[in-house]
Amino acid sequence: MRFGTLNDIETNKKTVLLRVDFNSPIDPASNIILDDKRFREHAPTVRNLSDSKLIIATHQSRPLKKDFTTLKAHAERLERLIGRPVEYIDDIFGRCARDAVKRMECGDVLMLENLRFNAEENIKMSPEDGASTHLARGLSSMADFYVNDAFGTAHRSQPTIVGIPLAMKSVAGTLMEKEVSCLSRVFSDSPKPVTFVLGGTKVDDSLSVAKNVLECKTADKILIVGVVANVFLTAKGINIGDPSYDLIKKLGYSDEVSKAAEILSKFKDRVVLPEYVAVRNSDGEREEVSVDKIPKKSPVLDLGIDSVASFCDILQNSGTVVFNGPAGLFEESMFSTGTFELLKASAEADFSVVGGGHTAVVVESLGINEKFSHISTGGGACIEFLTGKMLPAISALEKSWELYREKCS
Ligand SMILES: Nc1ncnc2c1ncn2[C@@H]1O[C@H](COP(=O)(O)OP(=O)(O)OP(=O)(O)O)[C@@H](O)[C@H]1O
Ligand SMILES: O=C(O)[C@H](O)COP(=O)(O)O
Repeated sequence: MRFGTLNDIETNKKTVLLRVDFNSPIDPASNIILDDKRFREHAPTVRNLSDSKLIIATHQSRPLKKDFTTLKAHAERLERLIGRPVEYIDDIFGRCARDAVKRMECGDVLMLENLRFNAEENIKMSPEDGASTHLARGLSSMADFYVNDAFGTAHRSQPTIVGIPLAMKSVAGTLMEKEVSCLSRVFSDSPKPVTFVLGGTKVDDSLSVAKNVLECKTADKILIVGVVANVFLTAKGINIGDPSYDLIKKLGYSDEVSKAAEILSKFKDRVVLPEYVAVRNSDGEREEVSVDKIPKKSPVLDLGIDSVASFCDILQNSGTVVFNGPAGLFEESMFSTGTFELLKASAEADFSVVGGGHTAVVVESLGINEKFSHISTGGGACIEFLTGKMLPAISALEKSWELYREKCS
């Protein structure tokens, strides 16, 4: 890695500004945090900084969304998790925040207000512009070191992600380091053969990942499931039925069919499509059909049992599995078989990685999270990483390391 980590800075008695991504599902009516996975994942970094005066900054949601809210509940949740007081302040870098920082002693933890309450944090900008924002200048003046642990936001070019690292000594936190090293391993020394499972509804992202990992020979095979499979089946000339085709149109993915066709023509032997699917029939029941017999009026909602078996066989013979996006409408138990069985088989691989929020939730609900080598906290960030793009947060940390390396110890 070409950026600094916590091992490279001496934080004892120093003031550290830590950027995390505590953006979590919240019940807008009660403000209760529904899933604290990201809190649990950032906890090691917080613990590693217990000898410092620790200022924590995060965002929650975006302006105009129902779960765009203050961070009192986030401070309370973190406090419970780390077993130490976390003071919440409803300010970001104004006088109240600065006074609170001045009062801090070693071991204190302060949580600032939702960063996206500040307009500048909602604008995509260059690192140079980011560094010159009031937000980046105000925040960087409050601390000795900046630690970016927010892998979930690593794909956003926003002031706290790309600007602050230009303005001050910055390193990656424990979670950022773990995400980058685990996801990078997929591209380099992962056990062979490497199989990707691409499913869910984000067809455009899945096609970009597929193209990248097939072209650069990262993936030996790609198993296509979920709505992504319906697009590939259409590209192959198979009639997937009106409801499934309507869903593709509704999601805005009609143009992706030709891109899927191109991938199929180039990499036919390495892209595996379902031969059997499960549909909801006119009685509302699950019905197994082969893909050349999909009824005109029945939606395709899961992988068929015979294809589940053949896909599991490939997964059981894989050294590495990267799983992104469910195989069907798993929220309905009738259509959860494909997702559940494929995940269970993937968990047995020597090196297994899960990306995508929905998929991570299923893994936890099945109680097999410990069996996976890595479950990414990133949705968009994980996908962009797998498409081979350099994430803005990482390039900013690298730049910061170049600029401030000498001054870090
Ligand atoms: N054949 C299908 N028809 C309709 N919906 C499907 C089908 N297959 C999967 N889904 C739906 O896809 C959704 C998840 O897809 P998505 O691409 O968002 O997954 P993810 O990447 O794990 O999650 P996130 O977007 O939270 O990161 C689920 O709600 C699931 O029901
Ligand atoms: O959950 C995420 O993907 C990150 O917190 C980034 O949030 P955003 O998509 O609102 O920028």
